[in-house]
Amino acid sequence: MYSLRELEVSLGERSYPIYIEGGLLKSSGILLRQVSRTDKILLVSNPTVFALYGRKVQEAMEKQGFSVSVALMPDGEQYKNQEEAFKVLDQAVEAQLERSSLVLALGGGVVGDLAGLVAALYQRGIDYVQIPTTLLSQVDSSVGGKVAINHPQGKNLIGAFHQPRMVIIDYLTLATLDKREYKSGLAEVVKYGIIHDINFFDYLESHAEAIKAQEAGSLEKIIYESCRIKSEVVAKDERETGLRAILNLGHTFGHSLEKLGNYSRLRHGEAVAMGTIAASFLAREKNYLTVDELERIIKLYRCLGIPIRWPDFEPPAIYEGMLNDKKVINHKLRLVLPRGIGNFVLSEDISREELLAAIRQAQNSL
Ligand SMILES: NC(=O)c1ccc[n+]([C@@H]2O[C@H](COP(=O)([O-])OP(=O)(O)OC[C@H]3O[C@@H](n4cnc5c(N)ncnc54)[C@H](O)[C@@H]3O)[C@@H](O)[C@H]2O)c1
Ligand SMILES: O=C(O)C(=O)C[C@@H](O)[C@H](O)[C@H](O)COP(=O)(O)O
Ligand SMILES: [Zn+2]
Repeated sequence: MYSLRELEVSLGERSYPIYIEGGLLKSSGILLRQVSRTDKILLVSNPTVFALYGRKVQEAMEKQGFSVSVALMPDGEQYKNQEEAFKVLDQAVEAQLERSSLVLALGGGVVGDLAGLVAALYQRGIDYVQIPTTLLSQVDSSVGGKVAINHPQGKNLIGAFHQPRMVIIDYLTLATLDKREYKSGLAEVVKYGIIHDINFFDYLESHAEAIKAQEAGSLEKIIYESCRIKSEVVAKDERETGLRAILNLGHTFGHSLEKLGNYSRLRHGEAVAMGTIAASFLAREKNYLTVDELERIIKLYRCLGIPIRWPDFEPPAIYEGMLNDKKVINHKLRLVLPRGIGNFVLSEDISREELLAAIRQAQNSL
């Protein structure tokens, strides 16, 4: 009934496939056999996801002769931290993982980011495979090899670039996902349209109802196109020396909002959507966007039901948080802004006053 779609992240000897298909979990053991050098796997997940899909994945692995140990981290962004990462590392030691063993991340972006970092650290780096189960992780976090944990001072401050060996996407898992989480994932989907692909933006506008209803055809389309765009960008600039910064649209504001909300008030995608609104106001101020384009962007978030109303955190506190951004050079912020729809500009000349004004505009005008 569903057909298998395949993409490649082309990075020379570190290239890897992305497989997308409804119902793919049951074939995950067979797929993993393509990349595994030994039989030992550490499956990292959380209790919520493991209760839903853990047994199915474990059985698929064991059928192929893998021996599976399980490490569960608590559910929530606030646990993407040093303490939990080291607990999982302890479990890797206890399971006597070898250099040739494999970490399997089953869950959303929180599990994927932390498990990927564990794989990057254990014995100086072992292989891992991503099985993302949220929309956000299927369209973004499972691809590209950014792995990290948060620090009390800022998002993803402790991390590495460590590419997975394979990404296995079964979008039927989204049937059990909370609507709020689904919409959070849509925010990263909209990002690709704004910064890179006007045709994709048009598609999102004209299929908003089908997307909101999670119709299989539109799910497959938005996941495939998002992974395609992200793969192309990562293949050109793996370590974010230039182009890859476009994937950070809205994140400089968004990460600060997530931190001020103690990593629990806002979902990542919600913060990114709010950040993109501020970036769009700024782009309008600088004449990179017309009024019509700005309105189209705001309307698309609304049509998809993505919340964009900002929390009333103090603008100076938001600004302070933005200074932890990884794009900062010599204490100066650099920001990705939309340039029309489907294009971008990396702006280096934005003053503190301009940023505070954009934050106030986003807080007061929606
Ligand atoms: N590495 C990257 O390139 C990258 C890109 C984007 C985001 N991220 C990171 O990803 C994280 C956000 O990921 P997320 O939005 O997936 O959040 P998440 O991992 O917290 O998952 C959201 C919630 O959904 C639950 N869940 C997961 N799959 C489910 C399913 N199929 N059915 C029911 N419930 C399910 C989880 O247990 C959790 O409660 C953030 O930490 C963000 O920084 C990383
Ligand atoms: O893959 C990337 O590059 C991204 O920036 C994707 C973002 O959606 C993601 O949230 C990423 O984790 C942010 O990275 P950071 O370097 O700003 O921590
Ligand atoms: Zn993001």
